[in-house]
Amino acid sequence: MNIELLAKQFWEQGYISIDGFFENALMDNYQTQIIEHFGDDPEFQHNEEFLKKSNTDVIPWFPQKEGKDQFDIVEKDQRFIALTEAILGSGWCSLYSMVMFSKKGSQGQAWHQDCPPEDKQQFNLNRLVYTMDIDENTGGQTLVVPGTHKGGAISVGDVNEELPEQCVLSPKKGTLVLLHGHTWHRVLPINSTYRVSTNYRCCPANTPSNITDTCVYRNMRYHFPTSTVTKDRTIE
Ligand SMILES: O=C(O)CCC(=O)C(=O)O
Ligand SMILES: [Fe+2]
Repeated sequence: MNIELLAKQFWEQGYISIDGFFENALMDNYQTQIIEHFGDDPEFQHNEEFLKKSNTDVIPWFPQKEGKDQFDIVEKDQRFIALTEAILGSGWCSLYSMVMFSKKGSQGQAWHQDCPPEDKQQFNLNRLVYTMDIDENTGGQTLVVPGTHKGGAISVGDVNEELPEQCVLSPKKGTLVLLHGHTWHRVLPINSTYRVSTNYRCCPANTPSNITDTCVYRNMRYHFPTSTVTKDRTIE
């Protein structure tokens, strides 16, 4: 693994995807714990307005907050730490690990940026670990628009528009995707029984720990802690 080259690619494209980063046994262990936690029919947690406007239905779970120690293994992986450091520099810090679960028939996630992009120094880094294969049969592929981490706020428009520059990521069990929080991204609708991804979010030095409180969609800015639309972008 050429860490410097990967970091360079990350800063050019706003993301990188590395297949086979984690071994199958660890991924199977994570997947088993995740499915045990969610069961077959987890309740949905966002309010109506968010659902209707953002076209996003994902149920989050924070396993490390519940003392699930196995989830520390990824966080302590030396290659994982070295790659993070090469991208963010010294003084970076972990935010939280969040499992995202979506059921069959879920719309996935609309185009968004995880945090406001006005200040280029302030962003979250998504470190996405995939514990199952995601492809055109399962649905739920992750779409990204390369280079958009450099360009400010996502354009106003159709929340699920097919964008000519979009790239489709089909991560496999064990794939690591590093994705800049300002890079435009979206998740396609889910056809399989469920879709799971686990995000070890972190941020560079001097970034507030509430950096991901506000998410930027093509139609609004949404503040998660208060479940409110802080800006309606359809009238911008
Ligand atoms: O689950 C994914 O592939 C991406 C989810 C996402 O939007 C994020 O982690 O910020
Ligand atoms: Fe996101």
